[in-house]
Amino acid sequence: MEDQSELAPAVRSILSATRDRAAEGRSGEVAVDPRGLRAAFDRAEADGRVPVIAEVKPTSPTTEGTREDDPVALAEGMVAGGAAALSVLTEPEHFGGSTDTLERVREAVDVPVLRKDFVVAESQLDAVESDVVLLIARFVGDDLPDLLAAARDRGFQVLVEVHDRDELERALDAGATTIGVNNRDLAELVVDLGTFESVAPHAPDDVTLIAESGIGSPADVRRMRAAGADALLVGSAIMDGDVTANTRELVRAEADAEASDPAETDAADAERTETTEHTT
Ligand SMILES: O=P(O)(O)OC[C@@H](O)[C@@H](O)c1c[nH]c2ccccc12
Repeated sequence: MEDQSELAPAVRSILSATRDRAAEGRSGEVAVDPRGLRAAFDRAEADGRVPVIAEVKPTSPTTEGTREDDPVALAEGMVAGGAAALSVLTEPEHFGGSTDTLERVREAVDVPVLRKDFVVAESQLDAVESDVVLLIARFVGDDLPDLLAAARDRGFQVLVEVHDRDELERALDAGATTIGVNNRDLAELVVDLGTFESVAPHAPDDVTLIAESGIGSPADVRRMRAAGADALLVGSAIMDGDVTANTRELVRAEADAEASDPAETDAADAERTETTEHTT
């Protein structure tokens, strides 16, 4: 584990709460029969949809207020909007999530569901079944290979989250095949889409690469796809307002751009990229 004093206070608090939860696992190991994530992405592509993992995130340290709607209704709305997969926060104290919510969502939909939490100990893997589980390279440190193996033994697919090139190398050394690059810096909690652009070129082609965080518009979707994203993980921009319409807009970002004049879209995207760089 890295020096935690570098992390934002909210993140440090999440991690200590996580350790208190570490012993809570149910008795016995879960055995998951997972819905394939890669297959779900392929189905979306075949259908002309950008593969989007839509995230049910009632609140977060960087969001104001809490969304009180039924998470199952939100999840169904995201799938109706074309989400290839879902992500469900199970961290209770800072994100308003729960393992019970994840169970209910997974029962209600037929797309793969990612469990979004701060897993740092093997026992936490047994808290609930999901199709994919997240391991954050920065937080699990040297335990990454062991936790990856423990998760796979239980049947989980594993998304390993990285934030820089060094963590990417560690994820690859550990044998990760699905890697997410988080555009949000966990030390400052600021978002920079340039993070994915700088890390992605160093990942081998056979890795499934996911751009995470800070994707808010169809132009952002195209920007991440141009940089090599196989799929995108989007929370806040979908949770803010009509989740079905928001999901649909992002999922259709490429199809809609093709339908209009591609040269015009490129020029507009380039201009927008310049302006967002000043504001984020
Ligand atoms: O709301 P955003 O900016 O679209 O981000 C979604 C997701 O990437 C973000 O919630 C996230 C990425 N990695 C995490 C780890 C834990 C909790 C949350 C996250």
